[in-house]
Amino acid sequence: MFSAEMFTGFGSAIGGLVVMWAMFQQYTPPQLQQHVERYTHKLVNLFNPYIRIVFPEFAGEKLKHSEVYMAIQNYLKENATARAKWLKADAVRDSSQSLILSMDDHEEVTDVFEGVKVRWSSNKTTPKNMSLSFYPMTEDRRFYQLTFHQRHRKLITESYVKHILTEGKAIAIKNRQRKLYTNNPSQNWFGYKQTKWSHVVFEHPATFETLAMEPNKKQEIMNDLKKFSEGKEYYTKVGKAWKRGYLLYGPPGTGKSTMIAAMANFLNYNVYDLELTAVKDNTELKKLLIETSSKSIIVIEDIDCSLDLTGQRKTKEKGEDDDDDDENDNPMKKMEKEEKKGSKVTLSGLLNFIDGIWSSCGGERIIIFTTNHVDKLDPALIRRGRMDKHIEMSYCCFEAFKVLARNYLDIDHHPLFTTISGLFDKTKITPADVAENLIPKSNNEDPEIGLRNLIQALEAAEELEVRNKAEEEARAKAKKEEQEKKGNGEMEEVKEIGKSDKK
Ligand SMILES: Nc1ncnc2c1ncn2[C@@H]1O[C@H](COP(=O)(O)OP(=O)(O)OP(=O)(O)O)[C@@H](O)[C@H]1O
Repeated sequence: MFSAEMFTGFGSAIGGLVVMWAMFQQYTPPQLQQHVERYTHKLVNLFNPYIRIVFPEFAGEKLKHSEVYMAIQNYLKENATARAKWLKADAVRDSSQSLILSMDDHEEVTDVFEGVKVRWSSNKTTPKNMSLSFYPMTEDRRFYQLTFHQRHRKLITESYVKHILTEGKAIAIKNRQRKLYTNNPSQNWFGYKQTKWSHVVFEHPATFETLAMEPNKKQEIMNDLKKFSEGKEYYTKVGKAWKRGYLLYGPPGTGKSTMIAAMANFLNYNVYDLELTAVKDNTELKKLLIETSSKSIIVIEDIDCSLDLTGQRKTKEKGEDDDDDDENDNPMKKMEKEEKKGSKVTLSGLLNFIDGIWSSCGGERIIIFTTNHVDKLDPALIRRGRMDKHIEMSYCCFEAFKVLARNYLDIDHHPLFTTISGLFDKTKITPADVAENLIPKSNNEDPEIGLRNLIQALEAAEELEVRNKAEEEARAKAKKEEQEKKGNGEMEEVKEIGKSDKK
């Protein structure tokens, strides 16, 4: 059907056109080139029933990453990548090493919305004069192009594009790789020391489901967090910065750190673990906090040990003397104090930051303080409004134990539960200790072994408590007797003095 002459003729026609195009570009003035291109475009469009919309990667005067482009990218990754043939492997999403695949350049996919078919293509252009390009990070200018028939103009421009943006943003939140930031001191080239955030992927497995706590209390905290995270309009209406402070207090091993991880997983927030002793002064504190992103939890653990925040309101004689005594006995305390001296963060600096620095940052943030000694904290630091919710993390109760039994032993009921419930009423044990006893020592271990270990531990704790109480009572009784004896002696002395006065 097609003869060799035909192919030859076609080839030379194409070749001729290419040569003409090259000559046109080289010898025609740029203004004329633009005119010709514009009219050719118009001519083609006259017969083309398809509409194209271009979404560039960078937008605005500052050439920032376009949010719209990012949303489209997320949407296409999730919805259309399966149909694309040329894929690009971007990065790993988490430590499970799964690749994120997206459409490669010049690849095209179709999508269907309310029965209407549209075409997406991923394209790039390279600026002609690279030396004059101010484009950040990348040399190429990428863009997505959406093509659809003109009879669907209204549906696509009004509903479909909106749908893509909403979906794309939701996907970004869902797939957000959360991070755990810590502030570390570093030295720059000029020997100037400063603290900077560095991060690792946050992968703590704790959730509210696995957190051992009284169910009502747990539910109350979850409701509070949900209300906060959905409260943008409320905070705007009342004119408050969108932040909430939580104070977690209780003995070691009651789950304060576990609770923070569960909160972060529940809200899908990043965590900033702020080590106050590594912060040089209030200015550096302010800088670090401004650098935190929205949707984050800022944690200061063991706030009572972090800085001498409480000491500032102590009376000088008492506060200083006490510390000095401690120091002589305890070298660790001495080191701690030396460390604190290196930081000039003050109570007022910290209060300022809790109160309002974020107003200018926008976005929601939660701040959490933890302490084992709530009574040691300055009331100004933890008053409501700053620390909005005080949560006591206390010893394990029977309801909390049931959660741990489910976590570690995969059981909801057992005949030994009754004995354990009775022992919880009589003694105190932390969830950490309960967990330690329940953890199976080998695969397929009979759950009863863990339960019996726990019963032993509870009985030992009860015995210790009874012994301690008896010793305490004996000490109090001895002290009282001594005081009474002393009091009687003084009375005798007064009588003797009275007698000699009369003589
Ligand atoms: N309420 C809890 N629910 C589930 N596990 C818990 C709970 N409390 C403690 N644990 C277990 O005990 C370990 C220690 O708990 P965690 O570090 O959260 O306690 P903490 O109160 O922060 O202690 P510290 O005051 O010493 O920092 C955790 O790894 C967890 O396995």
